Amino acid sequence: MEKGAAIVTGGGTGLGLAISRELGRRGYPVVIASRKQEHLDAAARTLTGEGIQVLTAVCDVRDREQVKAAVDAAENRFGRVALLVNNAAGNFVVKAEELSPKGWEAVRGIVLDGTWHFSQEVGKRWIAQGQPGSILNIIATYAWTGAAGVVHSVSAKAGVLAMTRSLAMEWGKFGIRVNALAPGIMVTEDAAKNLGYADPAVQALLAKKVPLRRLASTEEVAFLACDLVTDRHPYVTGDCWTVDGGLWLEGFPNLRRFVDGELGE
Ligand SMILES: CCC/C=C/C(=O)SCCNC(=O)CCNC(=O)[C@H](O)C(C)(C)COP(=O)([O-])OP(=O)([O-])OC[C@H]1O[C@@H](n2cnc3c(N)ncnc32)[C@H](O)[C@@H]1OP(=O)([O-])[O-]
Ligand SMILES: NC(=O)C1=CN([C@@H]2O[C@H](COP(=O)(O)OP(=O)(O)OC[C@H]3O[C@@H](n4cnc5c(N)ncnc54)[C@H](OP(=O)(O)O)[C@@H]3O)[C@@H](O)[C@H]2O)C=CC1
Repeated sequence: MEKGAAIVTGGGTGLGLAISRELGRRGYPVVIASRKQEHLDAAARTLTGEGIQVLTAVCDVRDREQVKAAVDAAENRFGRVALLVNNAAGNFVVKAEELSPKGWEAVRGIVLDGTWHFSQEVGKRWIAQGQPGSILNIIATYAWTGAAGVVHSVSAKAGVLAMTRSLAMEWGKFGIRVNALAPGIMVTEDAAKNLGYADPAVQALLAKKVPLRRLASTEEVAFLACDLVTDRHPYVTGDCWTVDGGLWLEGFPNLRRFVDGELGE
């Protein structure tokens, strides 16, 4: 029987693209949803070339109507949505005392509101259809440790972790699993640029802070993400798995120091 589709927000770049590829390899048609047509088109070309069924949906996760339209398009094309990966994010390093209201709003809107919009949209459909489903929310270990320099993202990711546990409790009886995954530091284009570690020398310093002495690859994070969101672990819900080489045990690096050029040995 044909598998239902997997929606991956931010599926055109970085970790989202790696997750889309791995889900495609595991037989799921994928729906990649984000703001920029050029990100989606480039990713769709690559994935299609690898034999993966792809639908693109231009969608700002902050906009409920665009989210609804993306889920409609997924159902129209593939019949049913089986999986949702809330991976889209926005982030930049900023001194908390200098963060503007719109800067706070942008990051909270993408991370917390966006995750909620997609989760509620697919969740209510699964419940009405009497279908099981699985949601995976990509967070970061600073959701529970805190971190300097990214108070907007930390706060939003912590909200997503609380949302994950709450929805798992509320929707478990409908056969809907909801989990989170906290990756370590990955060198993806926008993250490295916005968070101040595009320079390989800074990456090398960061890697020294990781117990496993290297940064994470999107592929290894994607593999675990797909294990968790698909039916490989059907009794896991409301949990957060960490794949960060042990970094959080050492403490999340102070991101303000990157931009201030103070990251020492
Ligand atoms: C390794 C750690 C873990 C990593 C986790 C990740 O999530 S990595 C994921 C990394 N990937 C991504 O982040 C990918 C997507 N990222 C993006 O699209 C943008 O970076 C975005 C998040 C700002 C949202 O864009 P948008 O079009 O919605 O927003 P906009 O351009 O209209 O700005 C809104 C407000 O924010 C302000 N502001 C912006 N930058 C800075 C700054 N550097 N400094 C200070 N402020 C800044 C800007 O000035 C404005 O406020 P104002 O002046 O009106 O009061
Ligand atoms: N990189 C890292 O070290 C870490 C990353 N993470 C998390 O991993 C996930 C992936 O990050 P990563 O791959 O590194 O970064 P990317 O910047 O590559 O991914 C973010 C994605 O979100 C999409 N996006 C941004 N804003 C919106 C919006 N308003 N609506 C819809 N889509 C949007 C972007 O696409 P578009 O521009 O087309 O909208 C992009 O594809 C994020 O949740 C991030 O917080 C967690 C820990 C560490």
